Amino acid sequence: MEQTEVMKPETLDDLIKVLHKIFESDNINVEEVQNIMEAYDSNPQEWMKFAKFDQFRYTRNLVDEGNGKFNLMILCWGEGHGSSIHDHTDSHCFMKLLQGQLKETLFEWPDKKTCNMVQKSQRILQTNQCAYINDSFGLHRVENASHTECSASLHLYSPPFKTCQTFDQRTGHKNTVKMTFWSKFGERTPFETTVSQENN
Ligand SMILES: N[C@@H](CS(=O)O)C(=O)O
Ligand SMILES: [Fe+2]
Repeated sequence: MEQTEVMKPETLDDLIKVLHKIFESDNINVEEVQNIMEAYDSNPQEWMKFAKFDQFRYTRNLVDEGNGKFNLMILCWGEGHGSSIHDHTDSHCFMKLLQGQLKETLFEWPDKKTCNMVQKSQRILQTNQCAYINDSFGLHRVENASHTECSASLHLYSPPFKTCQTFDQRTGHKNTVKMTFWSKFGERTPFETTVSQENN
């Protein structure tokens, strides 16, 4: 697919509009999406309303549902917060730094026989940079290694997904986990009250 022009989104709303347009098509040009997300200059005033931090772990805050084609969310990383090693459920994953830095460590899929987890590479993502990963690249762990500054990142997943697999670095054993939103469209997600059938 040809990319006709590289345009610079002036605001987060502008970026969302452009993303909607791009994802109307069924063929996604990864480089085009990456370039456009990178071209947006992060302005905290535009995304602050979505950025909700938790004391203990990173939060996932839904910003836009992309007409069912993608999920756009802001992840908020407190000092020292990190993800487990995980996959991306056969989706495209774009990750743009809005604030601070994040350390991304790539791993091979665990060896089928030995279950060993092999680290492939590591890099520090800087503010405004946009990284890309899918399952063919392997697995990753993302961490805010800073003990003094928090980080925020804008993630686009296409198609959207609700579960992923996490991996134990020592044993290579995997678990399927549900992925939840701390907030949606700027509103704190209500706690799930699981009412058992038997009790009612
Ligand atoms: N893929 C992770 C965040 S990251 O560590 O890339 C998530 O959506 O929660
Ligand atoms: Fe990830």
